[in-house]
Amino acid sequence: MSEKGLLIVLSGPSGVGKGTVRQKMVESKLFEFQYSVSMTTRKPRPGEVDGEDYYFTTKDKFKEAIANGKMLEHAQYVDNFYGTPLTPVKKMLAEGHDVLLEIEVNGAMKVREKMPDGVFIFLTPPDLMELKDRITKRGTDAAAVIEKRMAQAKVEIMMMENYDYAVVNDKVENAVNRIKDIVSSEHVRVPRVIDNYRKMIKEN
Ligand SMILES: Nc1ncnc2c1ncn2[C@@H]1O[C@H](COP(=O)(O)OP(=O)(O)OP(=O)(O)O)[C@@H](O)[C@H]1O
Ligand SMILES: Nc1nc2c(ncn2[C@@H]2O[C@H](COP(=O)(O)O)[C@@H](O)[C@H]2O)c(=O)[nH]1
Repeated sequence: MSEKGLLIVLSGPSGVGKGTVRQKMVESKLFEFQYSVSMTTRKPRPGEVDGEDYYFTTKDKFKEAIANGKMLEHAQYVDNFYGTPLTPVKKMLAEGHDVLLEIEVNGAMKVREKMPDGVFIFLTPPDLMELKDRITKRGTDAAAVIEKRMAQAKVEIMMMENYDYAVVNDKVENAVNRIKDIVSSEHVRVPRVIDNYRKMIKEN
């Protein structure tokens, strides 16, 4: 085991099932990771808890956090701003925890520039009809917002080529198992494992 945790970035179009898959990853007990809670200017959906699902904030406070260098990345998505607070991610990784970011593609590419050692996974729907069906049946967004999210989904899907892995979310359990295989393989990649031996050799 490396002392420094693995950064796992999970992206994919709105409604593909990122949150559902993450929840199942936790329940499965196949993983040990900490979740990076994002900041957003979006209004909370029913049932969403401040500090757990997101840090809900105003546009002014969001801009202030950017100006003060407090964000690892940030992006505008449809009509709102979203971003990853830097300090908790740095701390969790330094403590050796794997950290999961669930973020859209533009933010993910900014993270890739800063933290190229992370593993970048793109969750795909079985097809676009199914994506629209999922986002509609979720019942959280007005028809106009769904249209905007679907338009953005097409742009995002074409950005999949910048990711390390594509995982199809046909059945949630299948997607979780695929992600488990990816994360396990990343843990035994030579650049991660060799660091432990470097340390051991230096100390002896
Ligand atoms: N494999 C699946 N099969 C069928 N329905 C699914 C599957 N995965 C997720 N869903 C459903 O699709 C809807 C959207 O899922 P979820 O909210 O997890 O998506 P998301 O990618 O996190 O969306 P957003 O980015 O907008 O937050 C939910 O109603 C969820 O129950
Ligand atoms: N670049 C970032 N994107 C983020 C972050 N947190 C969430 N997201 C993504 O935004 C869209 C919309 O989310 P929703 O909760 O309004 O449906 C979705 O793709 C999220 O993954 C973030 O910190 N940075």
